Amino acid sequence: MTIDGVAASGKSSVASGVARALGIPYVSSGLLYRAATQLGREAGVRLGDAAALLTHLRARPLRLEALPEGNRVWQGERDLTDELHSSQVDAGVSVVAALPEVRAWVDDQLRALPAPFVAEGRDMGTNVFPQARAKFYLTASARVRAERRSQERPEDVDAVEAALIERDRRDAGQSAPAPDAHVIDTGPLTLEGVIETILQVLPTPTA
Ligand SMILES: Nc1ncnc2c1ncn2[C@@H]1O[C@H](COP(=O)(O)OP(=O)(O)O)[C@@H](O)[C@H]1O
Ligand SMILES: Nc1ccn([C@@H]2O[C@H](COP(=O)(O)OP(=O)(O)O)[C@@H](O)[C@H]2O)c(=O)n1
Repeated sequence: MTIDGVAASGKSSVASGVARALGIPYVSSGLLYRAATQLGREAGVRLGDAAALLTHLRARPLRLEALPEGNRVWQGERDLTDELHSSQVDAGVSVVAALPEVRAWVDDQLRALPAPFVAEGRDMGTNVFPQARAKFYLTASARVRAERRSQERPEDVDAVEAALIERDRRDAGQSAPAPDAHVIDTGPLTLEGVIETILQVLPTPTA
């Protein structure tokens, strides 16, 4: 199954909760886009230069570890995860994610994972796993999302809101809900409420 949605709509927290309830892993596609961005920044590669970025990424492959409490990204023995949620990565990631070559690099890694799992991101239900048996799309107002995300960033809520709106705009090309996705406004719900809503909608395996 797939959970897509706009920035900071609750995708990874909800995917983690749903996956745990189902006893399967979840995978966070955004972490791979974030890792590509961070490694490109570190190497001094211009973020719009797909050829240079891909050469760099292919030289030392990444591993996405689908831990139930939170996915992690490794490059060899180095755990990159904690560096990936900075405002600097937030600001650069949409440029990297707009590159078709990078999207193919992410999609290949996701499609190689052993099913079943919950996949979360922007285009899981539309492009990567269009055959998924259940699809969800999370939304919430920019203000609500900024209030949540500002707990996780040093910037104030207005700056976080402006950055989220800008990132949504840049990501719009790959962020439309699948026609068969259940759209959930997480604004009025608790995290547990969103997870419960999804579990109630899920088809039983025999349905
Ligand atoms: N009702 C809710 N639904 C989803 N997330 C919520 C909710 N209330 C608070 N949150 C919090 O919002 C924050 C952003 O969620 P996260 O899972 O990181 O979103 P995303 O993966 O879409 O960026 C997390 O701290 C999460 O716990
Ligand atoms: N399936 C996906 C997932 C993420 N992304 C890109 O990766 C960025 C980070 O995704 P994320 O899911 O970690 O971001 P948040 O919604 O958690 O803030 C997004 O802003 C998109 O640019 C994408 O293009 N397609």
